[in-house]
Amino acid sequence: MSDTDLPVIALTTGEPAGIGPELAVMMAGEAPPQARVVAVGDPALLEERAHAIGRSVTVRTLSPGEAPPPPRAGVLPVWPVSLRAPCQAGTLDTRNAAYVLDTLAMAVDACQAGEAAGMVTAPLHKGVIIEAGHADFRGHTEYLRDACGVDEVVMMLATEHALHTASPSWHGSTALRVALATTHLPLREVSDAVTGPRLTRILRILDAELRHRFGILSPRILVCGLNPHAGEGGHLGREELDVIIPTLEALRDEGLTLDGPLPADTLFTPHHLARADAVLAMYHDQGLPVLKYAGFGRAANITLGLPLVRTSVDHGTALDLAGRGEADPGSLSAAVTQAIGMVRRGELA
Ligand SMILES: NC(=O)C1=CN([C@@H]2O[C@H](COP(=O)(O)OP(=O)(O)OC[C@H]3O[C@@H](n4cnc5c(N)ncnc54)[C@H](O)[C@@H]3O)[C@@H](O)[C@H]2O)C=CC1
Ligand SMILES: NCC(=O)COP(=O)(O)O
Repeated sequence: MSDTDLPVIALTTGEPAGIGPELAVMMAGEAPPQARVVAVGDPALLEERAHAIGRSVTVRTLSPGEAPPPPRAGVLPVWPVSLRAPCQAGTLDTRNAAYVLDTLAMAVDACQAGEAAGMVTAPLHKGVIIEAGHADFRGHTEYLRDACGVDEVVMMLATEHALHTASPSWHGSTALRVALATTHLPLREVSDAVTGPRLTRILRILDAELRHRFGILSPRILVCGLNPHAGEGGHLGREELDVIIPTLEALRDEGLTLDGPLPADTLFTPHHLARADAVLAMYHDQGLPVLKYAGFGRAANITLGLPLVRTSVDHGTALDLAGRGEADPGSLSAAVTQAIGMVRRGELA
């Protein structure tokens, strides 16, 4: 493949006061990935952040949607979006929430127009977007679901090299993939959200995308219970008996390979994980702490079920580190690598 045939990946640079802009700069300074990565953000902000962290990177402003040149270390092509207000690293400003949303809209448009093969998102700050007046904003995942007009998407975080697989006696896959049945919900709303129809939609998407985007011929998915000890036979909660078990049985009849519901405390042990292609956790903080313990800084957040490829970092805006050049760009690199793999496997399928 010649350099001009490499897929275009639109990298939204996220909350301008966070570490997203400098991560884009850091990535541009390294050996380029097998893609033409184009940042979406304010060129002057990127130049200023490169200067602040002492990186010599040439920011090359393109026209929106213009094909980026072949990748070159030290050059960062940018599809420009203007900040709405001056930005200081580490200090949020509600006036720039619209800027962040503009970068997302531009990347979605580019994917839909065929100008980009996929998008990678640097972290945004959910709170400042909500405070700016977008009361229903929950995150990229839900934003992209609505922007793409689909009913359901699945948040899955994945690391290709999980901590527990480092032992010489490990014989399973080195990857750990954790998908979520519910995403950004207050804990008290989770039980009501774990319904049969939702689990059915989520598991069908997860199974189909593991096949299509990850090349796994017959995915085995481990499903967590919601309650301690997966409900202890109904004595510690009835969601397993009333909702999860009947749903899994119906999906097995469709041909999905599902184990569970398993108690979440022991599901995440090497014995179980060795035979899993993915785990479905019932809620955010049931699954993600395990994934982040096993691979923080090397994991990517992937949205499944979209008509476009979208990956992201495994961390947030890290306002405490912004503008200092101390943030670890490992997860951004993992997110770009995952996006390239998903684009390629999608083309082959
Ligand atoms: N993909 C996205 O857009 C995500 C956005 N967020 C948002 O980020 C904001 C802040 O969230 P927090 O819970 O504080 O999590 P955070 O990930 O921003 O920070 C947690 C801790 O991890 C450290 N950290 C984060 N990224 C790092 C990196 N690349 N290198 C080294 N250290 C790093 C931070 O310094 C901090 O100590 C929230 O608004 C949250 O919703 C959180 C996760 C993902
Ligand atoms: N904990 C993951 C997270 O908050 C990322 O959310 P999203 O912005 O990718 O939807």
